[in-house]
Amino acid sequence: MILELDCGNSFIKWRVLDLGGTSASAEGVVGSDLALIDSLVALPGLLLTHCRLVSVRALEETSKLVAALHEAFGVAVSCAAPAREMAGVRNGYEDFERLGLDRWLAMLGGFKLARGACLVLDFGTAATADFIAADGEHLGGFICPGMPLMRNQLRTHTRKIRYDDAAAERALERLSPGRTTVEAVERGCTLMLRGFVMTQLELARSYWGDDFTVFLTGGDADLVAGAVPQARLVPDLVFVGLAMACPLS
Ligand SMILES: Nc1ncnc2c1ncn2[C@@H]1O[C@H](COP(=O)(O)OP(=O)(O)O)[C@@H](O)[C@H]1O
Ligand SMILES: CC(C)(COP(=O)(O)O)[C@@H](O)C(=O)NCCC(=O)O
Ligand SMILES: [K+]
Repeated sequence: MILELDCGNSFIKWRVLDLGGTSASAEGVVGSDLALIDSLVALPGLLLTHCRLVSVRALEETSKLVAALHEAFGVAVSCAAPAREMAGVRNGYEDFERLGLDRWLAMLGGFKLARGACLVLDFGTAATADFIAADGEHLGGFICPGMPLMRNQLRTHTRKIRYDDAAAERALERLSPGRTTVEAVERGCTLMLRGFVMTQLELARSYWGDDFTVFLTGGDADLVAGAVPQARLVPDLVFVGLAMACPLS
């Protein structure tokens, strides 16, 4: 069985694949290394033969997780590394090693699935956009605060914006102007994300007309999906790229 991990700034997304690498037998989202190990230990009949991982965390933090996985399951961990070029995609950063690895893998996955120009939008802690032309050239991208950062900035830098998660979830059932603080903030930030999406679409159209594929991924992709019916919602896009960057040896 293969363990796949996507270590973002807020959460670790994990899944276990059978050796063929086709179907996920288990998956989850956890907030810490410890919670990850606990979730895995609780799986009946888990026999890991391989593990691959992508991380945007500090090297030291990632090394700690790799060591913990080795200790708990005796498995060697293959970590995605930056590359100037892979699978027909050319990294467009001046310093290719500085491009976030989650962005890079989502780009590889998107270009593989689209077989043409694509716009990859990822909604996690940060919201990111990346433009890949039909010839595989990465034109670059944009990084903005995502939903968790926007809402937390409002909560921490104002005196009177306070509400709980349950209220936040209820507030997003509609996007009409808010009549409570929680509605006003949650809907306002959602509309900011949608505005971000619209701007990226406009730019992509200016480059490629209608001849491109839009991918939505990341934990908050659902918040914008309704505004881009033509987009492909691919929650596991980073994992598609991870399998390309870390093939089983
Ligand atoms: N099962 C889940 N657990 C935690 N967060 C989730 C879950 N499903 C969706 N989310 C949303 O995903 C967002 C985090 O997205 P994610 O792509 O995991 O970020 P990152 O990669 O930066 O850690 C949170 O704002 C949260 O609203
Ligand atoms: C832009 C990001 C913070 C997004 O991280 P995420 O929201 O997925 O946790 C991450 O890809 C990153 O740290 N990138 C390095 C900076 C860059 O891509 O330019
Ligand atoms: K991410």
